[in-house]
Amino acid sequence: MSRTYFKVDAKADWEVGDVLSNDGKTLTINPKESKPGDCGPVSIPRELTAPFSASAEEGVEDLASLDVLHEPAILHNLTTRCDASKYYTSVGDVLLAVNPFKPLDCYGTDSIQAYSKPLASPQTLVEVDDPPHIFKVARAAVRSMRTEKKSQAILISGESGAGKTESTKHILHFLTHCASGDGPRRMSEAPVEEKIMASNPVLEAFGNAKTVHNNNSSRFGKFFQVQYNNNDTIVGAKVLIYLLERSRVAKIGPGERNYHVFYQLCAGATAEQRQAFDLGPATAFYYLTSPDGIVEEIPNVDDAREFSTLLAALKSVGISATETNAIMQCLAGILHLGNIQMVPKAGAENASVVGNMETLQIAAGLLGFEFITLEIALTTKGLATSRSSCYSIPLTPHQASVARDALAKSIYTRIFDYLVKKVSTSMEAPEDKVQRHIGVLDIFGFESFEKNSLEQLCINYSNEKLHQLFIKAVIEGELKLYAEEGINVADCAKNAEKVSNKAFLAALEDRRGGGASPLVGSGI
Ligand SMILES: Nc1ncnc2c1ncn2[C@@H]1O[C@H](COP(=O)(O)OP(=O)(O)OP(=O)(O)O)[C@@H](O)[C@H]1O
Repeated sequence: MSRTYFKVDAKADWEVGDVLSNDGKTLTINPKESKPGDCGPVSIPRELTAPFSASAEEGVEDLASLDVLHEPAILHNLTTRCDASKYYTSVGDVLLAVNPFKPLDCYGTDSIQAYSKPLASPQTLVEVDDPPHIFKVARAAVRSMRTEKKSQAILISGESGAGKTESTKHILHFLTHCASGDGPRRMSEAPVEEKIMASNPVLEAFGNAKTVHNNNSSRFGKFFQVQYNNNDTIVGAKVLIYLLERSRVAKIGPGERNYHVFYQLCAGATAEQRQAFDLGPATAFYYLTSPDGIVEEIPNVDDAREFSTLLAALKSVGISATETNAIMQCLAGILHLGNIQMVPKAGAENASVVGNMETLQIAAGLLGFEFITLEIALTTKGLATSRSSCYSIPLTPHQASVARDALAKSIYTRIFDYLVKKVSTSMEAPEDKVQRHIGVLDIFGFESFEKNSLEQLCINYSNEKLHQLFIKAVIEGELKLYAEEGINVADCAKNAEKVSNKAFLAALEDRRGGGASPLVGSGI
């Protein structure tokens, strides 16, 4: 009896089973794991089966060494490794990380020391025997930078919630503890390393939010550059950001939250701030409640405690207490802005007025506007007909609400940009000191909600482009390697096709004869 992968229909998951009989077109299979409702052996068309991989059952460290390479074997291999608490697997030079969704103990000082020990050969990038690990990738980048005397980049890709941001943090943690890549560095961090690590809570508080896919989803892309001098010592860091999801400031979907910082402020503000900013609980603010009227909680996250962490991080990256207070005041202003109601103006069709002037006055006061200026800005729009004449056109309640939300989004985006600039400037080394850098790219992951907007199009498009670039770089790298080794790729491809056709025909023959074959399925 032979083993095979199969699925009960094209959209089902792959399963493992024993082949009881095989007439060449249909296989009768006994599933290895029975599920509720199963009633014994199943008949599966040959196209929905694939050759079983004995090495996947053992769980190999590098997918390139699987005896057969297709989707079910890859998934099987990853499952085997996860069952053994091994969440990292190599695919040649690429690392595949499976999200464990639980804290792991493989990122501590011991692991840093193990992966940063001097290498046996100065020519190699990594110790071949070291098991796949995110630190191994970081280590290889440091080694490449040293040997090639060139900047390096680590690209982290995956769908939303896959673990990119966590991986970025682990890489930065490793890099800041292992300045040269040979031997662990002292464990007490220098100011620049401290700032690099402190930048994370700041960026996450202002740029991350709970979505239905991820409780801490990055709503912007970031390219983090750790800067090195000629001695390969860290001298600074720089962060570049891409496309913050602005729409979230004024509108959140069911089961989602606005940016973390708003909830942290509502939960953690001091009594003085509460009074000065007219702050209530998060439930008091329209922008913080989902369409079903509730404020989502994040399990195991205490917003008030996160607020203290944020304040400490802001201090570490050089933002003064006065500036911090001003930022919090603007955030409170945005929340009150969102509570302003636009109602139809009595007796004037297509015009609106503010329905709750008190809220408008609070928002205007916090944001530094004259309240009358804010009211005019929200309820009318100016139309210039010539250089000297400008008309004021009233807005309908709907248009005025759109203007209100646009203002809120615009203020928030500016606060975010300002903060990122401050964070980056506080870490950046003078240009003449920087020789090279190691960049870590962590962009928002591919996502698909029930209702998708322009932002999802942009997010998914940039993921597609990145994936394309990655494939191109990997394939071009391989082709270059083949060329260097004198291998003619075109000939190889033709031969491989001939071989696989031959093998396929042989397998078919084999099956016609009723014998078990390792080449079952459509994956050939
Ligand atoms: N290595 C890890 N160890 C433990 N938990 C992890 C690890 N990686 C990810 N997680 C868990 O998965 C969650 C989502 O991970 P993360 O925020 O890194 O995803 P992401 O790919 O950056 O998503 P997005 O594209 O939405 O920002 C984390 O909050 C954490 O709970």
